[in-house]
Amino acid sequence: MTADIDVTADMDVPPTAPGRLPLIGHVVPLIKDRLEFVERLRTYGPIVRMSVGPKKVTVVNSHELIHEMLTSKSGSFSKGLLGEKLKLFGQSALPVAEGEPHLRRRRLLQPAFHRERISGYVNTMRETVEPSITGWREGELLDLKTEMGLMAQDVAMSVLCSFRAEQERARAILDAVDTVFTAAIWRTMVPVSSLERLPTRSNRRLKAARSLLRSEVADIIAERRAAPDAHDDLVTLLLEARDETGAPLPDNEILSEIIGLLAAGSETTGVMLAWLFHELGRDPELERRLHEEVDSVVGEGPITAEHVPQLSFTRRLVSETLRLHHAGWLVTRQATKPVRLGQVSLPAGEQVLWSPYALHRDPALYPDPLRFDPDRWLPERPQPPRGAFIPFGSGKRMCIGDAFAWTEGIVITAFIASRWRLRPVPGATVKPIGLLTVHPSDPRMVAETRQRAVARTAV
Ligand code: HEM
Repeated sequence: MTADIDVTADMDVPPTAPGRLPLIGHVVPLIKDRLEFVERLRTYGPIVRMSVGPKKVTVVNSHELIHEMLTSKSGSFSKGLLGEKLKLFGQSALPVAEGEPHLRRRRLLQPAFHRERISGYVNTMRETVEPSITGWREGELLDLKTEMGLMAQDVAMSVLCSFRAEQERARAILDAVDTVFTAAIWRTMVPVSSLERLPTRSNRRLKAARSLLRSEVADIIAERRAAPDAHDDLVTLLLEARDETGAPLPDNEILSEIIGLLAAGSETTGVMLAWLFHELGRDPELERRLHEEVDSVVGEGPITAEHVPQLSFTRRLVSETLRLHHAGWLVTRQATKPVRLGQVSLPAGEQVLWSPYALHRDPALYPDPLRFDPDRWLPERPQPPRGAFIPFGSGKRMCIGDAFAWTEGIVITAFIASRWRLRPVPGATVKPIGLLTVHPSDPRMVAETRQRAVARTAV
């Protein structure tokens, strides 16, 4: 019997989570305190059901069942509600494509994300972020969510598209991506399609954001068509691609693909860096160890690809940030045929979700889960079971940019640490806020040069 037809009539249905209200189901906690809610759902068992209005949604909490859904049983699932709503970025882009078109697109883009290729990107990554990092002023109040989001977006644009937007344009693109993403998340949480068609202020903003993104990226494509041999990057792969009939990709597909990659790679990486520096700002000992490593490995010179594998503490900081502060509180799937997961059977059409944020904070998988402890990733310490740490997902829909994001995270962290300490704003309380990603409620930090910091500590 195959995994996909392993369904019998007497399988259990998932238990329903407490707190369901007539008509609206669990919409209130989902809107008001969604991060606490997804963590609470985890305590009700390996699989539970919740309702969003009349829609039933199955929440998979157990790491084994999440792994099974994403890998051996992935053929029974599509990307689900969030995938549908993310089509706002474009119908055919890799993150939302399904089936054979998804596989073809993944094969086409893969060469730009090969591990060997990534180490060749380190110099461009460093040169791209250098003006931002060296441009900070002593005592400057930085909004890390925006600063880091812009850096991540600039890196994706310059590495993958050989394109540098000037500051104002880059900000407009970042804001537009944010607007589209936010609309997609709201539409996933409150899936009432009639609301999506009303001429409300947010729907008008969404329309404007989508057309800004399309016209900005259309300009990049036009420039590249005008000078086709100038670069060898992801845009080249897209422009040179031919289908089985020898036809090139239509422009709107190339556009969607680039927008999809900017969207998938900027906010996630930016938020990760904002949390990492938030944790360093709270713990001078961790910060001291980072400085010690960066000073001894990189020294005075520029960071290069050879340094990256030697920055093992920096890598552990990135791992621990991806665990404790994962940007994703909601990832969706939909059963495309009847499928069994653990003790329950899901009918075709069932909406399913899992939460990397809740999974990575599970006390059954991580001792003292709310403690930020990069040393839990030391090889001599017991490691979490397989499938318990999946910041980039798993299986055929796993993040194509995982090695890119690891390298970028390490390079930017080390670069900033070689010059700056980012200090918390006195009196600020920082909490996780879950909307399109889980970001810090107050992302502001104060830039202080390392020399000044050393002088102050010595007094
Ligand atoms: C810390 C940074 C990042 C995190 C935490 C992250 C996380 C994820 C996760 C969890 C998925 C799987 C979603 C699912 O299973 O439905 C995903 C998919 C994806 N990510 Fe990332 N990502 C990051 C950075 C990037 C970067 C830098 C890029 C590209 C420049 C990127 C491009 C993509 C794409 C294209 C997909 C869709 C892959 C497919 O469906 O085949 N991501 N990411």
